[in-house]
Amino acid sequence: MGGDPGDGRPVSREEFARALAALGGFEPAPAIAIGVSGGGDSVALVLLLRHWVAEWGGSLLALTVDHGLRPESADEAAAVGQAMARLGVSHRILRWDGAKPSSGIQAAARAARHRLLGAACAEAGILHLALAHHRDDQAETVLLRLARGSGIDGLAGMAPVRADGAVRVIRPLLRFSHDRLLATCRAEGVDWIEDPSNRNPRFARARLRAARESLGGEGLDAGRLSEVARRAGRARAALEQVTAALLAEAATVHPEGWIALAPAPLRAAPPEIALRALGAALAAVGGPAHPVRDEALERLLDGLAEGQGGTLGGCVVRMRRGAVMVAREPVAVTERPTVAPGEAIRWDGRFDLRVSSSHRRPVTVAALGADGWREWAGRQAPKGVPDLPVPVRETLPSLWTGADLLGVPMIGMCYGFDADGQHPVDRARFCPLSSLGRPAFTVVSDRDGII
Ligand SMILES: Nc1ncnc2c1ncn2[C@@H]1O[C@H](COP(=O)(O)OP(=O)(O)OP(=O)(O)O)[C@@H](O)[C@H]1O
Repeated sequence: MGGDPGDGRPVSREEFARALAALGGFEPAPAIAIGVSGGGDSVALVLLLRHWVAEWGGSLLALTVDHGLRPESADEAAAVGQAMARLGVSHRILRWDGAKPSSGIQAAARAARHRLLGAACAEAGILHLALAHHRDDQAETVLLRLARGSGIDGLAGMAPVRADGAVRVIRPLLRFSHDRLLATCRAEGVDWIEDPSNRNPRFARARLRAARESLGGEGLDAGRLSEVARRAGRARAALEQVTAALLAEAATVHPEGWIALAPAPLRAAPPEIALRALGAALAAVGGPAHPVRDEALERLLDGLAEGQGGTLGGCVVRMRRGAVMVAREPVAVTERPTVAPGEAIRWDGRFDLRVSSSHRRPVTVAALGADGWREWAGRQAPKGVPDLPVPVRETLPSLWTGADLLGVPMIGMCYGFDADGQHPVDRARFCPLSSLGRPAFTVVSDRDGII
């Protein structure tokens, strides 16, 4: 089933309808955006979705990202627009502006593309974004992951459905070969553009493609490789289900955002499940953006068994009050430890504060602006969350959590506002203190505005 028995034949409307139905999750007459590079795969996806929408209802918006990496890219994007117009499909060009990195350009372009496509969907109120990855892409993904020593999750390859914020990214073509997609275009007499970067051996995928093509033969058959992905995907779903059951039993989500895991069920679980539970808890508290390598999680679990904590991907994990506590790591990200009296920080509304133990770099009460401190301390109960604009209020619990995890008592937090007292969202200053009146933490922002 991972293979594509109809090699060489165009993909039929029925086959495509089945593939789409297998993804589930469509409302009646859905609006669907399509990432269209203008290559044969994405043009075939447009053709197939166009028929599907004609039969089942809905609307399409083709989106082309102009990465601006080659002089001819703007013309190519415009040509895609003309092709879409001929097909009667709405089209938008999204430009990747701004500085381009000198290395890792493929990865940066991909990240920018996903960001732009997601933003365009959100702007248009579209929930489904269809991409034209196909069976051979999946096979290459599996090979790439094999070469990197991935486990089950990596070998499951690209997910047919993935949530990206409010947008559902769908890949309905994963079971069809590139050849069949080109045949689909040919059958309808529609041209496509060949992307030169697909053949550029500088890039990992292109290198693998070349390797796969040159080796050929049994072992690297694309159908079998995508079958690996399908089997691994099934295994992963089972493991995730068992992990969810363990978390339901063992995890308590604290209102302040950290998670406590009961150690007994964690210890009793098979290591694979315990690792996944810990990884899920880290992700849930806003931890690593990328999947953590197993070895790092293993080290952390081993350390916990011996009563030691550790940090991973911006999070702290340690034994506390008989439970494994998982929380965002309180770390300093600035070299400026002090707050000048009356100094204010700039704040863009998405305030991301971190804290650090900073006894070595003391901040004096005087430097904090004693008035602000006294005013606040007089009004707030210790450990209360001050009545602040929402983004700030969301931030404060992580300060308390940080204090708690580091075992440093905090009794107060000093902050101030502009003279008009209107709680303007772009100016505020903070400073938590220890119970001895000495600063327990330096509060810093990892944005421009630094306390
Ligand atoms: N410039 C683009 N504009 C819009 N959509 C694009 C563009 N490039 C690619 N896509 C979409 O992404 C799909 C996959 O393309 P491609 O394989 O080149 O990218 P990728 O898988 O995201 O990156 P890589 O293959 O390097 O991991 C295309 O079939 C298409 O649906």
